[in-house]
Amino acid sequence: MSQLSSARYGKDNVRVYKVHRDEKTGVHSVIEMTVCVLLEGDIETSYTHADNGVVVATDSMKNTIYVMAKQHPVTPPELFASIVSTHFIETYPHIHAAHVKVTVHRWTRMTIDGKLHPHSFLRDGAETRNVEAVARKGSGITVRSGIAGLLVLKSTGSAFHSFIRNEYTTLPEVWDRILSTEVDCGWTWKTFPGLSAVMENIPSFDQAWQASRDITLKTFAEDNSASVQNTMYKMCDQILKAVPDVAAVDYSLPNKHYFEIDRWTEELTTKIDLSWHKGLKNTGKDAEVYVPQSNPNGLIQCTVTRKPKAKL
Ligand SMILES: O=c1[nH]c(=O)c2[nH]c(=O)[nH]c2[nH]1
Repeated sequence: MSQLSSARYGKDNVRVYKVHRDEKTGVHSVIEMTVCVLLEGDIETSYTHADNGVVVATDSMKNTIYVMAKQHPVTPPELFASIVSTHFIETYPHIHAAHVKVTVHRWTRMTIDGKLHPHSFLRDGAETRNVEAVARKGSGITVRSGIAGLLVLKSTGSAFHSFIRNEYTTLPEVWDRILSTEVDCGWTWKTFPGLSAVMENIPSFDQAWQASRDITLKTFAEDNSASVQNTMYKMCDQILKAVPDVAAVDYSLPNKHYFEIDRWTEELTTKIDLSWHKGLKNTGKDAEVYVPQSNPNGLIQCTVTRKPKAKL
């Protein structure tokens, strides 16, 4: 016999755009986001006994997102995700938890002739601001805020040496390398008892996003990196210091490799380091032309929390 061990369902990829028009100044502000809602609760019978009587249609969830976006602020995204998730657990007695993910896409105001334009915007990069709020009956609201898709590169100021060398090792040690990654980072807030606690915290959400982004970029740029591991730990540590209400910070960083052209051909017969062309020097200190790699890539992850205070 089988049993349903866990179940959640909902609507993903709900795209929403909202404009605010300032009637006095004529300045428009726009938000574009993609929302995912997943519900948990007493819904087993819909899976096991074809009982749709417990099913909130995913189409209705989509409609709810639009109505909530019309009736409530959509910024900061932490607030909107908390409003939507609280709505679902408060509206349906048999729904115990609502997971709401909000991905905010960039629409940055254009500068035209040195002036901010009132209603024109540009997509300056694939970076997104991400939030997941989970409202659970009797347990409050947990919120993880984050940044994803932020692509960065530094052309020096990064090393990687003194790692384990054995019969599986071919990687040379380097004291100067290119470092590039696509930042995916998050900061998890101490659990909020309910929506009013989220509302009291509204200004902190944008501040924390700005601080985390600034710390990520400044540390990436300025750290004399010994490894991705060490640089990301420094980022986490600073974010925990900068945002007191955050309980944990996590990063997931792919190591986007850029190799010198000094590899052997596949048949291992020739070194293709450009010297074959009129003796061109392009290795070591002469290296200028590199080959960006798409795969495989390193993937370095960590979560950093606060040390419990020592008992006296
Ligand atoms: O920063 C790095 N960390 C690693 O663990 C690793 N492994 C590797 O091959 N290159 C790198 N770089």
